Amino acid sequence: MYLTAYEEEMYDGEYGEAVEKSMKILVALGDIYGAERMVEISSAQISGVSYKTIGDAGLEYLEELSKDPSARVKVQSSLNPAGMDLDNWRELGFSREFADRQSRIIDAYMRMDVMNTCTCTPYLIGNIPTRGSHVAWSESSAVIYANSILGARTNREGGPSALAAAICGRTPAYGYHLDENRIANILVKVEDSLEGYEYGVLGYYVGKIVGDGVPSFRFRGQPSGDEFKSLGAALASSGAVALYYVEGLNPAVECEFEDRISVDSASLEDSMDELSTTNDKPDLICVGCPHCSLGEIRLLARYLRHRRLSCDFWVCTSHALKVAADRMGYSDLIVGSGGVMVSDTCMVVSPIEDLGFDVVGVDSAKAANYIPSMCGLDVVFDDWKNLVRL
Ligand SMILES: C/C(=C\C(=O)O)CCOP(=O)(O)O
Ligand code: SF4
Repeated sequence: MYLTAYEEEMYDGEYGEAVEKSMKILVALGDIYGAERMVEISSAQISGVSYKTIGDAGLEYLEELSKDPSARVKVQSSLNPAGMDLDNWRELGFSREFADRQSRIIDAYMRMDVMNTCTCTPYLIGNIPTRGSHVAWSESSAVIYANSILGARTNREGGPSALAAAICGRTPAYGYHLDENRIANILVKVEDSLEGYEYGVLGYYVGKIVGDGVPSFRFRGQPSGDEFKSLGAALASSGAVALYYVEGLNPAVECEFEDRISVDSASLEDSMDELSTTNDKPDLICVGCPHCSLGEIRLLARYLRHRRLSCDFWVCTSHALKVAADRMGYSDLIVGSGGVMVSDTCMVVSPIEDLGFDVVGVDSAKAANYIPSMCGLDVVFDDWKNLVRL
């Protein structure tokens, strides 16, 4: 693979051990995937933050790496959700032992100058790549949003490769960085108008059919940004989709359709049923997978203002948007109805299985798909308005 003189120097250790180690990871990846060169990246989004998912091995790797003064990111880099709310972990019932280890992970990333914004929707709080720019993002819902809605270019990075890319400011040019892998190859005609959580069901259904293909959607009407967030998260979790198009939204899409499918509300019914594992009443309802936008929090607050919730209720979002929701009075309305604003974490990467819950109600197809395996709990999947009425 071709390296510029500067990249060679990084590879040869002239800028320190962590840079050398990172460049070697990137070159090895490039060799595996047949990259011919590196591209400069403008930002990174790094997963592998929760102590629940990376454990002691991950913690030790990050602490060791961060001790090296050359382990400093060269581009704006932000963290995926951690395993707990960094401020309110005690109130939510997390153990001190978990909190101590989680804090050490965050400290290690901060030593490397990675922003502890801890969200899977960094594009809602200022990490917004421009169309055509190359980035190294890793949380799959953020990756698909960056590729599809923002028009940036990223592969589905793992946490360590996104961090290596951030430290070198480079990523190998293969996969979704190249035009030839960004061609739409399956047309998906959506025959009925959908709303809200139904876009997650659509993503779950289509993801299973297209695998790692590049679908192009023809909708009746234009989904909202929040609906694209749900659609993409589900597409990336039931399949391995990292890029989709929407007719009328993306400029001049190149298409070579090998297949065409039609989807209507009836075709989604089985998927809708599959996403629940029980009919029992949830003892915890969680919204915000991917993390809630301020607009979603506003709708929740308006709906809940004169209601009293009958079970625990988490609104998962970034710390930045929680602060905005506090200022708008939305948090007070949610808390007043019996809910909690939960920042920095989510229902999948936090150890909710250790907090005494058995059945989780979610409006996210991605969360419904992951909670049984990642938390070992039962799930009820429905629209959040139906869940809070249960
Ligand atoms: C559900 C997760 C990732 C994805 O779909 O990409 C969890 C990510 O967990 P990390 O703790 O950030 O690896
Ligand atoms: S909220 Fe959902 S999309 Fe975000 S990190 Fe958790 S599982 Fe991934």
